[in-house]
Amino acid sequence: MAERLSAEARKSALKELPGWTDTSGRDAIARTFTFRDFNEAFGFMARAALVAEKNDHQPEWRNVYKTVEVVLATHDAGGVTALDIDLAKAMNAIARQLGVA
Ligand SMILES: C[C@H](O)[C@H](O)[C@H]1CNC2=NC(N)=NC(=O)C2=N1
Repeated sequence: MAERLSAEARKSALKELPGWTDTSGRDAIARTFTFRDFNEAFGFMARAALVAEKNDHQPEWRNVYKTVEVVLATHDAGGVTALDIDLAKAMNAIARQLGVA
Protein backbone atom coordinates (compact mmCIF):
# COMPACT_ATOMS: atom_id res chain seq x y z
CA MET A 1 0.00 0.00 0.00
CA ALA A 2 1.18 3.54 -0.75
CA GLU A 3 2.72 5.39 2.19
CA ARG A 4 1.73 8.88 3.31
CA LEU A 5 4.25 11.46 2.23
CA SER A 6 6.05 13.41 4.94
CA ALA A 7 5.13 17.10 5.15
CA GLU A 8 8.50 17.85 3.58
CA ALA A 9 8.04 15.43 0.67
CA ARG A 10 4.55 16.78 0.06
CA LYS A 11 5.83 20.33 0.04
CA SER A 12 8.54 19.60 -2.52
CA ALA A 13 6.08 17.64 -4.68
CA LEU A 14 3.68 20.62 -4.62
CA LYS A 15 6.44 22.86 -5.97
CA GLU A 16 6.30 20.82 -9.19
CA LEU A 17 2.53 21.04 -9.34
CA PRO A 18 1.31 24.47 -10.47
CA GLY A 19 -2.07 25.37 -9.00
CA TRP A 20 -2.14 22.69 -6.31
CA THR A 21 -2.14 23.56 -2.61
CA ASP A 22 -2.41 21.84 0.73
CA THR A 23 -5.94 21.81 2.10
CA SER A 24 -6.56 23.20 5.55
CA GLY A 25 -7.87 20.80 8.12
CA ARG A 26 -6.93 17.53 6.45
CA ASP A 27 -4.03 15.77 4.76
CA ALA A 28 -5.02 16.31 1.13
CA ILE A 29 -4.14 18.47 -1.86
CA ALA A 30 -6.53 20.56 -3.92
CA ARG A 31 -6.84 22.54 -7.10
CA THR A 32 -9.71 24.33 -8.80
CA PHE A 33 -9.60 24.17 -12.60
CA THR A 34 -11.50 26.78 -14.60
CA PHE A 35 -12.30 25.95 -18.21
CA ARG A 36 -13.91 27.91 -21.01
CA ASP A 37 -17.29 26.21 -20.71
CA PHE A 38 -19.07 23.15 -19.35
CA ASN A 39 -18.20 21.06 -22.39
CA GLU A 40 -14.52 21.56 -21.77
CA ALA A 41 -14.85 20.99 -18.00
CA PHE A 42 -16.65 17.73 -18.62
CA GLY A 43 -14.11 16.73 -21.26
CA PHE A 44 -11.41 17.21 -18.62
CA MET A 45 -13.35 15.05 -16.18
CA ALA A 46 -13.85 12.30 -18.77
CA ARG A 47 -10.12 12.18 -19.53
CA ALA A 48 -9.15 12.34 -15.86
CA ALA A 49 -11.65 9.58 -15.05
CA LEU A 50 -9.87 7.25 -17.50
CA VAL A 51 -6.55 7.86 -15.72
CA ALA A 52 -8.22 7.40 -12.31
CA GLU A 53 -9.78 4.12 -13.39
CA LYS A 54 -6.54 2.84 -14.88
CA ASN A 55 -4.66 3.59 -11.64
CA ASP A 56 -7.56 2.53 -9.40
CA HIS A 57 -7.20 5.85 -7.63
CA GLN A 58 -10.18 8.20 -7.74
CA PRO A 59 -10.50 11.92 -7.06
CA GLU A 60 -12.99 13.77 -4.90
CA TRP A 61 -14.35 16.45 -7.17
CA ARG A 62 -17.17 18.87 -7.75
CA ASN A 63 -18.20 20.42 -11.02
CA VAL A 64 -20.16 23.65 -11.30
CA TYR A 65 -20.59 24.83 -14.89
CA LYS A 66 -17.02 25.44 -16.10
CA THR A 67 -15.13 24.87 -12.84
CA VAL A 68 -13.92 21.58 -11.42
CA GLU A 69 -12.80 21.56 -7.78
CA VAL A 70 -10.55 18.60 -7.09
CA VAL A 71 -9.34 17.21 -3.76
CA LEU A 72 -6.88 14.33 -3.76
CA ALA A 73 -6.06 12.03 -0.86
CA THR A 74 -5.44 8.34 -0.42
CA HIS A 75 -8.23 7.26 1.87
CA ASP A 76 -6.64 3.89 2.65
CA ALA A 77 -3.50 5.70 3.89
CA GLY A 78 -5.28 8.62 5.57
CA GLY A 79 -3.37 11.25 3.62
CA VAL A 80 -1.41 12.26 0.55
CA THR A 81 0.67 9.56 -1.17
CA ALA A 82 2.57 9.29 -4.45
CA LEU A 83 -0.70 8.10 -6.03
CA ASP A 84 -2.20 11.56 -5.44
CA ILE A 85 0.87 13.32 -6.80
CA ASP A 86 0.72 11.17 -9.95
CA LEU A 87 -2.97 11.90 -10.47
CA ALA A 88 -2.43 15.64 -9.88
CA LYS A 89 0.34 15.62 -12.52
CA ALA A 90 -1.90 13.78 -14.97
CA MET A 91 -4.72 16.29 -14.35
CA ASN A 92 -2.39 19.22 -14.96
CA ALA A 93 -1.21 17.61 -18.21
CA ILE A 94 -4.81 17.10 -19.37
CA ALA A 95 -5.73 20.70 -18.50
CA ARG A 96 -2.66 21.90 -20.39
CA GLN A 97 -3.69 19.87 -23.45
CA LEU A 98 -7.07 21.57 -23.26
CA GLY A 99 -5.31 24.92 -23.27
CA VAL A 100 -5.97 25.79 -19.65
CA ALA A 101 -2.97 26.64 -17.44
C1 LIG B 1 -9.57 -1.62 -3.21
C2 LIG B 1 -9.19 -0.34 -3.92
O1 LIG B 1 -7.97 -0.50 -4.57
C3 LIG B 1 -9.08 0.80 -2.96
O2 LIG B 1 -10.24 0.94 -2.23
C4 LIG B 1 -8.70 2.11 -3.64
C5 LIG B 1 -9.66 2.59 -4.70
N1 LIG B 1 -9.47 4.01 -5.01
C6 LIG B 1 -8.95 4.85 -4.11
N2 LIG B 1 -8.90 6.16 -4.35
C7 LIG B 1 -8.44 7.00 -3.45
N3 LIG B 1 -8.40 8.30 -3.73
N4 LIG B 1 -8.02 6.58 -2.27
C8 LIG B 1 -8.01 5.29 -1.92
O3 LIG B 1 -7.59 4.94 -0.81
C9 LIG B 1 -8.48 4.36 -2.87
N5 LIG B 1 -8.49 3.07 -2.63
